[in-house]
Amino acid sequence: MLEARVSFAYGEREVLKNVELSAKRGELLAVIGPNGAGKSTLLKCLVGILRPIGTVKLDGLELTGLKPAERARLITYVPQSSLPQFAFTVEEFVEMGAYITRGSVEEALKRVGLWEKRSDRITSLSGGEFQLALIARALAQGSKAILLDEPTSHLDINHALDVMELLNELKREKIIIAVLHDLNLALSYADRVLVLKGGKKAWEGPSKKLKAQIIEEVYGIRARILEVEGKRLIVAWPEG
Ligand SMILES: Nc1ncnc2c1ncn2[C@@H]1O[C@H](COP(=O)(O)OP(=O)(O)OP(=O)(O)O)[C@@H](O)[C@H]1O
Repeated sequence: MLEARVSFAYGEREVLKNVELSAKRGELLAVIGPNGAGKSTLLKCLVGILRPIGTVKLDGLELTGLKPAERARLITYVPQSSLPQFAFTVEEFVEMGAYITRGSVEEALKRVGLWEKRSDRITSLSGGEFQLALIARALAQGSKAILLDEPTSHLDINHALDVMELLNELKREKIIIAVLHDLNLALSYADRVLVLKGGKKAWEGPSKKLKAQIIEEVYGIRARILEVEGKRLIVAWPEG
């Protein structure tokens, strides 16, 4: 279980105001909200890239006092994807994460379906494959929690679904939190949703209970939620 309550300011500018969250194994938590709401900052505070005021506990252990290296063994951050510029092989790229063993690299590459491509240049991967390589690198670290920042943002629907299916499997053994811009993916895959607006928690709860009214208020749009074949889908229009 990851439990946190954090506030954070960049200099004078307060961007997270006492945001509380909890995430447990078996449930995928999606963090959604408009641009600038503080989603990436929240993930960075949880993993320790930024130092928040407050508390971040993983299975009861307070993480805020730990050294970055100790913390990295417990909780891993998958940043927003940007294609790498250096011509490492896929396998070398996954090995570059900290605290990994050869065995864990092989297992991680097999898990995400990139083992056959392990000797290919990382620069030759598609955006979707590169995202999977980033997830493999996080998996190879063997941490308890993986936090992903917009893991589907550059992907077509097919590859986005591949990534979400993978997260759906991984949630059984790890705590998974993902910042998602695609509200339909969030509604389809997340068990719980945390909605941020202006650095504050606007709503949190089971994705099944997220109402169109919350989406309207937070994003300043008109929205309806439809049900199609058991899935909930958001349709949106500009306000006015
Ligand atoms: N390094 C920084 N220095 C100062 N302000 C920053 C910095 N990084 C982010 N901010 C500001 O903090 C606020 C929250 O940014 P953050 O990137 O966490 O939002 P976000 O919800 O992830 O946005 P997006 O959906 O656009 O990625 C924004 O107003 C942003 O301009």
